[in-house]
Amino acid sequence: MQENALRLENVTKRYGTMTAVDNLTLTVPSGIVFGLLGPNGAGKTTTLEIVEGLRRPDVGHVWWGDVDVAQRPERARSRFGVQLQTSAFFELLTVRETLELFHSFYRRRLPVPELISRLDLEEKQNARVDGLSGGQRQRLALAVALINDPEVVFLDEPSAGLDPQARRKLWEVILGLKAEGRTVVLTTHYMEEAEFLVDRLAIIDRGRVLDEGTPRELIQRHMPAAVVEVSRSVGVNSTVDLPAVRRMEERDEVTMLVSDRLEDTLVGLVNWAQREGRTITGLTTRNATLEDVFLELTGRS
Ligand SMILES: Nc1ncnc2c1ncn2[C@@H]1O[C@H](COP(=O)(O)OP(=O)(O)OP(=O)(O)O)[C@@H](O)[C@H]1O
Repeated sequence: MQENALRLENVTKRYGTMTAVDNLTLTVPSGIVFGLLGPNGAGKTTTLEIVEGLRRPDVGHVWWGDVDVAQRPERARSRFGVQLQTSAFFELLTVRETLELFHSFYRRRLPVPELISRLDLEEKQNARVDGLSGGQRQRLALAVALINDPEVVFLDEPSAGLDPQARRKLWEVILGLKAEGRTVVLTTHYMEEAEFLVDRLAIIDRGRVLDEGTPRELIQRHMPAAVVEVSRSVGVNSTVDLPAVRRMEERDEVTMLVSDRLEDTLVGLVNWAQREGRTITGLTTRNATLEDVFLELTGRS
């Protein structure tokens, strides 16, 4: 595969007075899995559609190698694979008929039987689309996205609504695409998915990039140390002054302490509990995750 990075240069998109994408600059190197993460309404889908060449930016450019995507959308799109909403299919066609239909649109293309077997759709190839489960529909949508043997594959929340097993399967397919040298750009709400799948990611909110890098870089940059969790019933709250705690948060039954120095926070916690005559229950410590970074940057879960 060619070395064709995707580059967004100062891309802005407005809907009326609302700025959905705000002067966004970003590079996606080729051959990696890249994640766009952000809360609802952050501008992920709009950004993806601009990169795909389906929407024109008001300002700025998207380059795919030396191709300006907005100027030559047909050139880019012939080598891009876009996962459609599963609602875009003809309900009365079978899986195989659907793939044959999309197959007929392209000159460069992968054989339908190969796609059926790769996406584990053999048993369903003669079933009508209207009888497929959510997971099977997602796999069909991915098969359609791959039909033109794309160099870049775009997936908008590919695992939304899938059960954990179906999600795992999908992750394997996505990693297989990368192993073949394809670039995968996806949006997701699942931090766990991002942590497992992506090589690099951008966290966006209100159309702007809050930060960008590998998951490890983001965790190190924003979460230098550890997270201590105790049961909420212990009664630790923001009036308790514990050493090295940069942020405290209550989630369900748990109080979460983001700590810059684990030992200091733990010693402080134990001392406080002894002084106050409290019993510490549900104590765990863990490394910070991408989800913690997301919360730190966007302030939203
Ligand atoms: N066609 C449109 N017309 C007007 N406003 C739009 C349109 N599409 C999106 N928006 C607005 O632009 C903003 C960004 O939307 P977008 O769908 O890109 O976000 P998102 O990050 O994909 O959100 P979600 O995670 O909820 O899918 C939102 O405030 C949305 O309401």
